[in-house]
Amino acid sequence: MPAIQYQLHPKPDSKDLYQFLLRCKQSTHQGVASISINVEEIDLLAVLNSFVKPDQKHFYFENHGAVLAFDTALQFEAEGSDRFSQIKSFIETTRKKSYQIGDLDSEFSGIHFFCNFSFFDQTSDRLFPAASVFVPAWQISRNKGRSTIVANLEISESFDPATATDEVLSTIQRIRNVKVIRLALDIPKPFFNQNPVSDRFQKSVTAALKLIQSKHFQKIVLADALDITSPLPFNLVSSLSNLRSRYPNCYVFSASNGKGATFIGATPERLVKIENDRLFTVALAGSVPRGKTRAEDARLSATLLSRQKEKHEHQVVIDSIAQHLRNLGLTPQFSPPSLLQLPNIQHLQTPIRATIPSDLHLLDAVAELHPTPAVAGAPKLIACEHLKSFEPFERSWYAAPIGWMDHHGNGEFAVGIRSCILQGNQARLFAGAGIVAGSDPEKEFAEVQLKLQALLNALT
Ligand SMILES: C=C(O[C@@H]1C=C(C(=O)O)C=C[C@H]1O)C(=O)O
Repeated sequence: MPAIQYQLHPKPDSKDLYQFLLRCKQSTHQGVASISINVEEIDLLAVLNSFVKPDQKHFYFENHGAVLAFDTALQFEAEGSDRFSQIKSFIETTRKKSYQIGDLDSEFSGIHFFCNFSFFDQTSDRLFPAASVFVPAWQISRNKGRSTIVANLEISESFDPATATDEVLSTIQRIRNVKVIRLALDIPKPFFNQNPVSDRFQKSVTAALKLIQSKHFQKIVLADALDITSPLPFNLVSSLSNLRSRYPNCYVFSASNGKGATFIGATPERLVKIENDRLFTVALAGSVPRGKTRAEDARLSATLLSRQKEKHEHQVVIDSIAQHLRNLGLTPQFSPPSLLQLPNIQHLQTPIRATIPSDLHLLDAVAELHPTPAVAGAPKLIACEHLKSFEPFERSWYAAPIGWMDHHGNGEFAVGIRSCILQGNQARLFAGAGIVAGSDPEKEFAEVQLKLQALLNALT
């Protein structure tokens, strides 16, 4: 990617910035100029709370560090079986016509691409497209007590370097002036369940078990959707703040469509991360609740590690991920299975990694791995076909890839489980459970309820 060398640090200088934007205008048509500056730590939720407008798209993603992207410089949507490669082409075309300046050495500096996908390659959901990517006008990250602000500008015919220089510098200043917010842990409001009480989920599990017995498939992950109405609109920022403090070892995310609907959640599941020549993924399947006492917790953990049904459910996921990595020409390496303990539930996890060639694109890895049998079943295509008949709702962005890629080709995608859609005072919550031979419909129902309840408790 072309880089035009000017120093902007420590204080962005309007003359240098103007010269850079002028050169961008002279050398590109419809490219992007990207300006990065390292600053003191910024409270990202405070910016989301007071700076981002409801009609602006945003994307928030937090794991160890955090990033908030908002407003759109460039965007692209796709659907159909080639949606991942369409998004990849958009990213590659944009990368080639982007110019960067400033502090390009920190983790979230330079141009980034923020992506969302739906579970299936077509969706009838009018709120969230089957595949979408955007280059934000603004991006702010936070890591180890520092922040980086990135401004991205589309260089169109009418682009005016002088006006853009003033606007970038004044907006950076306004972002730096946003005050830290102190969000008390919010108490959930009274909610009204919209779903009539039904035994649909258990009936689906029983029907799926018959298909497993007759060898139609080995595993299917059935989900349920819970519709909730609140007397007042949901508070996105305090719901996110609750998720962050309750699930510190999860990916906490929020992605809005810029039209009043937001997909938020706290997922424990990484789909794939690429860092230079290394790829990291995980098999996550097999669950039991946390115990109320230490002894009960230890007993439940021991059951999870030793029970045949859980081991089988977990192994199906490992085998499938390994096969998909081999399809990419990679040699998977496995860490020993371990426990991933969340406040309400514990899972079996097996971290998997591989060395990758420099030409393996993150979006190709996402396309190959999604959906894993942890959220769909196995064999994948047969399980996916049956899902549609068992689930009378649109999965939308639930259990689908959500993540980002940077200008070097590095990036990370999580699996959008433990998630919900917020729209005004309406919420739709999603949760699912893996069904294999030996699954008990009542226990699976209880697992889904446990997951839904944990999410509900975080909404305010
Ligand atoms: C599908 C979900 O979770 C998945 C199912 C699991 C299971 O059944 O043991 C465990 C982790 C996830 O891979 C969900 O939470 O919605």
